[in-house]
Order: sequence, then structure tokens, then C-alpha cells
Amino acid sequence: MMSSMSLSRMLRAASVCRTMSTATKLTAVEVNDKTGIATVTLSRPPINALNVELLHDLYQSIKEIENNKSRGLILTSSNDKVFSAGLDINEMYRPDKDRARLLWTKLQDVWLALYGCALPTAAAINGHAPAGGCLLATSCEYRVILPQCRIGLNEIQLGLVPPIFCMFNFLNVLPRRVAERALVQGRIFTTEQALQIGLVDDVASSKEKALEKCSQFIATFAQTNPLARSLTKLKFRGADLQRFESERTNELESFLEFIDHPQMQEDLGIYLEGLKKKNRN
Ligand SMILES: CC/C=C\C/C=C\CCCC/C=C/C(=O)SCCNC(=O)CCNC(=O)[C@H](O)C(C)(C)COP(=O)(O)OP(=O)(O)OC[C@H]1O[C@@H](n2cnc3c(N)ncnc32)[C@H](O)[C@@H]1OP(=O)(O)O
Repeated sequence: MMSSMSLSRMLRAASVCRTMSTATKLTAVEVNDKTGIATVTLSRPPINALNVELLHDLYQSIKEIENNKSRGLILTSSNDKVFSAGLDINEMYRPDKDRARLLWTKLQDVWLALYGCALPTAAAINGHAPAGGCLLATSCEYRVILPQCRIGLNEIQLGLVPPIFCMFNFLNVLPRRVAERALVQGRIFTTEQALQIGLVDDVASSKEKALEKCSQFIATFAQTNPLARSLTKLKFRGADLQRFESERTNELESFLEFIDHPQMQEDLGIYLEGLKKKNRN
């Protein structure tokens, strides 16, 4: 039988963390009642590839957390090897046109919501974060990564032109020259390299420690007026958000045109097959 001691401990623990009532299917949202920090966990096995549904759920979670006046938002993954594999290539290869339009629109919505989020944001990067995975992490204000991970914007290696928000994210984090070279080379960085160039702020030996460091970052704003903080953040990011708005329709059309091209379809097919073959050998 459970002792009254362990029962009270369990009740205390349960009162610290609560799952948000509207937590969605492919993202789990947990709010720590003590700190007021919400953790969003990407939960689309096996590798958190960003499809329409995951992007939809992620957007809903970010907005919900922002509206619930949490103290901050931490983004992480339920997979212990992959933070996110980026866009689901199956959504771009031989795509349904309406769905491809939706995919890109939802990616744009997520970027706007995360990059422009009024709350302090941090990413506990507990696995590889190529392409769209890196985009999510660099939309946040602070990043902690685990050892032996790979992170970067490698779109150009797939023959894809990195969209404008990739550029904004890198310019916000890296010196201009480093950002430009990383994007045009489609560089994927190791944990050590990412730390050395400043693509991530810190390295932690486990997911728990990464989450702790993210919470500590968010706690640095405990004494700061939240409105003053968010308006200051907006002053830094506002020009990017405005330029994005003015180009979002063009970027959507460019994306659709791009993936409609026969050569692009052939390249994506080869790339996808290469990823699958790796597992067959
Ligand atoms: C205005 C702009 C105009 C035009 C621009 C046009 C387009 C720009 C788009 C730019 C925005 C973002 C783009 C992207 O995100 S593209 C996606 C790029 N992602 C990658 O290249 C990652 C590829 N994957 C990997 O490197 C590894 O899978 C990873 C993530 C390191 C994990 O490795 P591991 O744990 O070993 O897992 P597996 O490789 O065995 O993968 C398991 C399983 O998943 C399949 N898979 C992997 N990645 C993807 C993916 N991104 N989409 C779909 N499927 C993926 C893989 O094939 C395996 O499948 P299997 O059937 O073999 O189990």
C-alpha cells in the first residue's frame, strides 16, 4: 500500500507541473506552476518531420502559451536523438498542391509566432536539428544543445533556396559573414562547432540539464517588466517581421513554383530514396 508520505509527495509533484487542457496531438504542452514556464515538446515520431499537422499543432501551442501569460516558452523534442528533421520531404515530393500551399503557409505562421513571440523563448535541442529543425531553434532567443548533435540550414544542399526567414534567423544569431557563408554552403555544424561560432549558447550533458539551463535563462527576466521586455525584443525583430510580411505571398508562390519544377522533383526523390536506403543497408 502506498504510504501517506509518498502520496503527499506525488500530489506535490502533480501540482507543480500541469498539462495544458488544450494540449494538441503532435505537441505536448506542460506548464510548471512554480516557475510559470511552459515547455512545448514536439512529438511526431520518428523524427519530428514538420508536416502540415505538426506545424498546425505547434502554432496553436505557441499562441495558447502566449495568451495564457506564461513566463516563458521552452521548445524541445520527445525523441532522444532528433530535435526535428526539418520539413517532411514527403510533403514536397509529388505533392498535393493544396497541401503544399498549406504546408508553406503553416511554416510561415509558425515562424512569425515563434520569432515574434512576446515571451522569452528557449530551445533545448536534445538531438539533431537540420534545416527546419534549425529554423525553429534559431527563432528562439536562447539555445542549449546536447553533445554529438548536428545543426544547420542545409537547404541549399537539397537544391532549395533558403527562404528569407532563414536569413533573418542566422543574421540575428551569427556575424553577417559567418551567416552568409553558412547559408550558401548549406553547412551542418557539430555541437562543438555550433558552440564555437555562437549558433548555440551552451551545451548540456542531458535533456534535463538542457531544460534546466533554458529555465535559468528565462528566470533572468523575473525582475524585468514583461511589456518592456517584449517591446524591446520587438524593436530588434520588428523590421524582419515587417519585411517578412511584405514578402510572404511572393515567397509562398516561389516555393510552390520551385517544388513544381520537374528537376526539383527528381532531386527530392533521389534525396528521399538516399535517406531510406541508409536504413536498408
Ligand atoms: C521562398 C523560398 C522558395 C523556395 C524555397 C524552397 C524550399 C525551401 C524550404 C526551406 C525550408 C525548410 C526545408 C527543410 O526543412 S527540408 C528537410 C531537410 N531535412 C533534412 O535534410 C534531414 C534529413 N534527415 C536526416 O538527416 C536524418 O534523418 C536525421 C534527422 C539526422 C535523423 O537521423 P536518424 O535518427 O539516423 O534517422 P533516419 O535517417 O534513419 O530517419 C528515419 C526515417 O525518417 C525519414 N526521414 C528523415 N528525414 C526526413 C525528412 N526531412 N522528411 C521525411 N522523411 C525523413 C528517413 O528516410 C527514415 O525513413 P525510413 O522509411 O527509412 O524509416
